[in-house]
Amino acid sequence: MGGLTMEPAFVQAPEHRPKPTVTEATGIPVTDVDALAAEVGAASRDWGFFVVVGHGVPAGTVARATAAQRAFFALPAERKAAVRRSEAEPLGYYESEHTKNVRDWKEVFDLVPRDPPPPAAVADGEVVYRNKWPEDLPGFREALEEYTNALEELALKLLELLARSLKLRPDRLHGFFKEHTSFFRLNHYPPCPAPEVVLGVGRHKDPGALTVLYQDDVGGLDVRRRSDGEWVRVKCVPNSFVINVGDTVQVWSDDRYESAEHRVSVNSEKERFSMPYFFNPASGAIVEPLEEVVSEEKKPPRYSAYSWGDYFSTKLNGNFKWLDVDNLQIADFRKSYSSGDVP
Ligand SMILES: O=C(O)CCC(=O)C(=O)O
Ligand SMILES: [Fe+2]
Repeated sequence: MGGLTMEPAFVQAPEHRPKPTVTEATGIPVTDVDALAAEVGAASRDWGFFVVVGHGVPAGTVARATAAQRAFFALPAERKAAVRRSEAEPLGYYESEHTKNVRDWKEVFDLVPRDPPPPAAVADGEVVYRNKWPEDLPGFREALEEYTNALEELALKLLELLARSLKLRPDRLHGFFKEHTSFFRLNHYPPCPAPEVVLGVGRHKDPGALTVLYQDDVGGLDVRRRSDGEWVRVKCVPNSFVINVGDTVQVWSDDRYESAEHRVSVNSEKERFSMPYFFNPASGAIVEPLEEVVSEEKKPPRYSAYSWGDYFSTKLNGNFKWLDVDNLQIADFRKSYSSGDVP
């Protein structure tokens, strides 16, 4: 049989010979990678939010970034003002952001993970996205660059799970992120004397694909629960990241996943720090419901296609106040014939 002929050389010693019946091992676990993706899918559908642990971002990388964040916000006001953002150069420090025309109780520092190449010439009134680094703050830039590199890797892993959860090829969404327009923000919410009438960030949705947020143990991020519209607090889990899917994922998934409304409450005793990494597509990406998702639904797509770059720059309104403007929303691309069957 198969070229083999039975001969004495094959014969095992009696103690090594198999018993005629063998017990089946019941303890060996069966792991299904798709089960993890399914969990991500269910969370994205029911909440638009989930919390990840075991994410692979080294604790030292996070610790260096949070130390850099605290050191920066502890600087005297005039040193922070030295890297303040302007209309022409909207990255850097800012303490007067508004969400829906009400001022947020916070100060921020914005940067892009990779400096885009400097334009050969800047036309009058053209906005320049160049990072501003504070002087004499040793290790600040290095710590944040190390952190954003790690976060890019994590965001790509999460993107893969999201694709799997929609029954797509794991790398199906990666092409949208070559030269991505992600940006990174440091938030500082000082103690507030009137937390019952003030918010750290007013209610909003994030426009991009995924937000990967690191928060300290103070708490304050509130999500609008889909089932009853109630505002509920996201629990602080040590060494975790809070993930929320943005409007882009809502459109790709043709409303299977929800970009949930959220806000930040402040408190009178403790300052709070958080660091959102906004993972956004490339500016040339065309955003529309994915054809695989749509064909499975056997219904026309709920949104028409739009360009991420145009959409984002309109939202930024030349002023980086993207949380502020309601001038353009994904709802504007929602097709009217389907408006009756969506919440
Ligand atoms: O600080 C937080 O917990 C969330 C901040 C946020 O939602 C944002 O900056 O878009
Ligand atoms: Fe947000």
